[in-house]
Amino acid sequence: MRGLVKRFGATVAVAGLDLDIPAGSFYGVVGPNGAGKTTTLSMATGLLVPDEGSVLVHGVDVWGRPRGAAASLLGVLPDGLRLFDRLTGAELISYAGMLRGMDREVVAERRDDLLQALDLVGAGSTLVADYSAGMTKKVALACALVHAPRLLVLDEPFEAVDPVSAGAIRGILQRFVEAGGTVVLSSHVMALVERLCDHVAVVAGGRVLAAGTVDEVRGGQDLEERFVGLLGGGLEHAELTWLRPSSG
Ligand SMILES: Nc1ncnc2c1ncn2[C@@H]1O[C@H](COP(=O)(O)OP(=O)(O)OP(=O)(O)O)[C@@H](O)[C@H]1O
Repeated sequence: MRGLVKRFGATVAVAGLDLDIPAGSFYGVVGPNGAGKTTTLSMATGLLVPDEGSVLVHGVDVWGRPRGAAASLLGVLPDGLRLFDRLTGAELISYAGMLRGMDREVVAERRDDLLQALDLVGAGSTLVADYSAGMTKKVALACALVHAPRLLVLDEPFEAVDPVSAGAIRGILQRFVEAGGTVVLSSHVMALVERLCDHVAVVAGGRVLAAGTVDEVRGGQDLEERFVGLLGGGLEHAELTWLRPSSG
């Protein structure tokens, strides 16, 4: 990513962001609320037009012509996803595969594998509208995986997901990276990023504050200490004096 900028009215969500993500890395993107992570990942994956800047995925310009040339390389789990929720989970995964131009039988095979791997077999024939938050996240992840992309970009993939399913997803992603794939994920859970990722970028105010291997960025501290050191301060002193049941 080079020089990415996105403004929403007077708000500068992303303020000239540069980031190199090595192919084959497991890359974590962390940052406080409103840092610009979702906006950046949306621009990086062709979902949101940048005001300025460029993005290359394996050498393919995401915003160049023809539009969509990078799409087959990418599997995306967007934040705040809007899915076609009048489809069942199984139908939605099939639909995602068919959209990618995949063969019907291959789609059916992978759909069944994904439902199994993500513990959604029992929910395969339930409408996505009736899914819980975690089930919705998992079916959206299945849609991002079905065409076997080279790069996965996942916005908070573990949010709302139960520990057993989270373990299954971690396993899927680790095996994907071992097999040469690249994963970029955003998360607020530093322990998870430390455990899973080999690289991390700390984003704040629409810029990269620190980026590199996890060891480089944490510099001998744990990642959470480093994160709070880079960004913290202020909040711990805020006191809600009225929020004392005994004072009423
Ligand atoms: N569609 C939009 N319209 C207006 N402002 C927006 C829009 N999307 C994002 N913003 C603003 O851009 C800034 C960055 O938001 P973004 O969602 O990228 O942050 P984030 O790092 O993903 O935050 P979080 O960790 O809370 O998910 C925020 O100030 C947000 O209010």
